[in-house]
Amino acid sequence: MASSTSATVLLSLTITAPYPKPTTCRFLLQPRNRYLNLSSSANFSAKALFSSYNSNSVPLTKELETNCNSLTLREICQDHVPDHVLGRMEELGYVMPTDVQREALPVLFSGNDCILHAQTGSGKTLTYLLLIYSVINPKRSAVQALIVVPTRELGMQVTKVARMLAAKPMDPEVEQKSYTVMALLDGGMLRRHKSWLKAEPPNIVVATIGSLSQMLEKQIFKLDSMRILVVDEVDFIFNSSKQVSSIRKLLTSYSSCNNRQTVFASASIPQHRRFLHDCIQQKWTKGDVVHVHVNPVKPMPSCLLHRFVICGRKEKHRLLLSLLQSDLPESGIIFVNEQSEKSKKAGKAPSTTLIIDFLKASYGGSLEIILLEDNMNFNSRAASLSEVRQGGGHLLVSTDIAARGIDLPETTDIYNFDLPKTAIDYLHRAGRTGRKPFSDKKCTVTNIILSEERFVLQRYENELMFNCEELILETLC
Ligand SMILES: Nc1ncnc2c1ncn2[C@@H]1O[C@H](COP(=O)(O)OP(=O)(O)OP(=O)(O)O)[C@@H](O)[C@H]1O
Repeated sequence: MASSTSATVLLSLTITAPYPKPTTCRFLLQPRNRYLNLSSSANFSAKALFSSYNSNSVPLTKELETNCNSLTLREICQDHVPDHVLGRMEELGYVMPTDVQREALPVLFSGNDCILHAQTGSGKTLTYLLLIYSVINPKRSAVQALIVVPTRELGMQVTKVARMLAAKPMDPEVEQKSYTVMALLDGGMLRRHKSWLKAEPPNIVVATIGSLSQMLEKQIFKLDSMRILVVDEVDFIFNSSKQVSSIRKLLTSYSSCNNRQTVFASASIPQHRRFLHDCIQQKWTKGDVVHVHVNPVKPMPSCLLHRFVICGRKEKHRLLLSLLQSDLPESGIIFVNEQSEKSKKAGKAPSTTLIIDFLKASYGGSLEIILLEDNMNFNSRAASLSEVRQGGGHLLVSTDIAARGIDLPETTDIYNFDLPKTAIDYLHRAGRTGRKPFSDKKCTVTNIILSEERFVLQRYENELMFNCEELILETLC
């Protein structure tokens, strides 16, 4: 199997844990130019191999360096993240790192501020949560990490992942004080949160900026014990007229804290150089902030297939039905633009309601038809999402409220019933599918457009560097 030189190297491998699937690795040794093939169902420590080569002063080839990218998440996080969190992480199925995790975690563990700029569904949430668990101390009753999110829905999701990672070990032998995570979100019970913050502050707070600002103004929440601030979907928050002044205020206050680390995350950071410059200029980050930009030439996941169908305004509902009947999606999201003020004033029903009514009357398939839109109350919105998460297949009819950050990994198809208003909106809507980092499964984004919208879609294609194929109407009707 290996030459004598290679065999020496083989002895330095460490078998650590069961590997998720059998793997074959091929290493090139230079200058002797011999190959070593490892077919193994065990997880070897690529780090050990790496250091063994280094100590032997054997020059590393590009190929070897590439193969050393096969470090597991545990290996990357070892010595930083507590062992029981790593155990939970693996139980939850996070074994190998995604690209953004591999690139960003070493930067984050070294204490740098960071802009996490990577495709939708690439695992940015786990990246910043692992940083948080590497820094905070559960024995200290003080808010040490704050994650700011744009919507209540995303806040609930992030809180859930944070709590799952921090769950107490099952093994009673392992003594571990558990981490506490508070969701301080719009529509929540602020009075209860106030008492909680005063009595025994949680270690981590996940907040929407509105609720957070109230607590900051009343000085119930203080930033002085904080070590890490994460702003998720940062471009959205900066672009929102309701949120921008509060986030700027927060960042300015936080800039005077000692020992701070700041992380901004999003799949889209328009004019990122300008943003980076502003961050340093305004002291929102330290001067050596790192921009981790994964896959900049491909801003959308490559497993997505983009299509469009041209039809008349009155044919859209029937066309949507034909598409659903021919595609047979496992689960889908139908995105609709928000109702215009003009249409509201004219007393017209919103498009979401019209689609729901139409589908309930004519769609005979097995998928659950569910509505999610901004003007529903918080309880109904939560009920819709929990219904979708129960599994069994969904057709979620939604406005852009579901376009940012929401993780429904079973979604196979996106239908843009209305074309999104900007390329960035397109990217985030499309990114609600193709959310299984290690899957090759193709997912589809279908745009139902009027002929005069073709050039707008073409503009999105140029901006986001993707190709949209035309589906011919006759084949569907
Ligand atoms: N290392 C990993 N191994 C397997 N699955 C992972 C890993 N990291 C993350 N995931 C899964 O990938 C999916 C997407 O992760 P996440 O929601 O963090 O994406 P994101 O980068 O924040 O996307 P968006 O920009 O759309 O918010 C989730 O279902 C998550 O559980």
